[in-house]
Amino acid sequence: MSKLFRAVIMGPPGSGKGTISERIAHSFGLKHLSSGDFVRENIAAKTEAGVLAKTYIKKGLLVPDHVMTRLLLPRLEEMTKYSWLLDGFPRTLAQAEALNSACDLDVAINLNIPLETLKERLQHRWIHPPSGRVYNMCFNPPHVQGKDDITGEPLIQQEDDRPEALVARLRHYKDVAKPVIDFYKMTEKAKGILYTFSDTETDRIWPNISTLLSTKISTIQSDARCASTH
Ligand SMILES: Nc1nc2c(ncn2[C@@H]2O[C@H](COP(=O)(O)OP(=O)(O)OP(=O)(O)O)[C@@H](O)[C@H]2O)c(=O)[nH]1
Ligand SMILES: Nc1ncnc2c1ncn2[C@@H]1O[C@H](COP(=O)(O)OP(=O)(O)O)[C@@H](O)[C@H]1O
Repeated sequence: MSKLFRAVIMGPPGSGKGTISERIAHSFGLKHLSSGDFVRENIAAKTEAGVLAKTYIKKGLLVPDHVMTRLLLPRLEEMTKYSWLLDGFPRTLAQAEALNSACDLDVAINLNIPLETLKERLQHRWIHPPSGRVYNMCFNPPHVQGKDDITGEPLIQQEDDRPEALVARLRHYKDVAKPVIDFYKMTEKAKGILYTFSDTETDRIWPNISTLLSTKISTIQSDARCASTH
C-alpha cells in the first residue's frame, strides 16, 4: 500500500493557486481540496458554520480561525484514504498549527508573485460561480466571451478582484501569511517541507512544481515499498 501524499498550496490572491492545483490534481491524481469550496458548500447548506462564515465573507473578511478549522478538519478526516492537495488553507498561523496537529504534510508550496502581475491577472479574471471554473482573457479565455465553456452560463468578475479592492486584500494577506511561512520554515515537525516559487508566469513555474512533486511522490512510494519488504 503506497504511503499517501499530502500537500498544501499557498499564495496571494491571483497567484495561480487554483490554476496550478487543477494541474497538480490532473497530473498526480491528488484530490484538490479547496477551502473556499468548502465554505461555499456550507453556506449553500445553511450549516451553522456556513451561516456564520457568510457574515464575514460579505464584509470581504477571512472567516475566523475557529470557524474555519471546525469546518475544515472534519472534511480532512473523511479523506484519510486519499492523497490530497489543500488549496486556501492554512491562511493563518493558528490554522497552520491546527493542520500540523491533525496530519503530516509532505510539501507546502508557496507562490511568490509580484504585485503588478497579480493586479494584471485579476483585472482579466472571469469565473463561473456554480462550478468555480476560472478564466482569464489574456491567459485562458473562454471559447465564447462571457460564457462558461461547459454550461454556456454567464461568467462574472468578482467585486474584490478590482484593483482598488486588491491593495487592501494584499496588505491583509501579507500580514497573515508571513507567520505561516515562518512556521513552515522553523517548526521542527513542519521544517523542510516549504518550497517557494517566484515568477510571473504559471507556465514557467509549473515544470518546477511538477518535477518537485514527481521526485517527492516517487521517494515516498519507494520508501513505502522498502518498509513493506523489511
Ligand atoms: N496572464 C496570466 N494569467 C494567469 C497565469 N496563471 C493564472 N492566471 C490567471 O490569473 C487569475 C488568477 O489565477 P487563480 O488560479 O484564480 O489564482 P488563485 O491564487 O487561485 O486566486 P484566489 O482564488 O483569488 O486566491 C486567473 O484568471 C487565472 O486564469 C499566468 O501565468 N499568466
Ligand atoms: N483558510 C481560510 N481561512 C479563513 N477564511 C477563508 C479560508 N479559505 C476561504 N476563506 C473564506 O472564503 C472566501 C472564499 O475563498 P476563496 O474561494 O479561496 O476565494 P478568495 O480567497 O480568492 O477570496 C474567502 O474570501 C474567505 O473569506
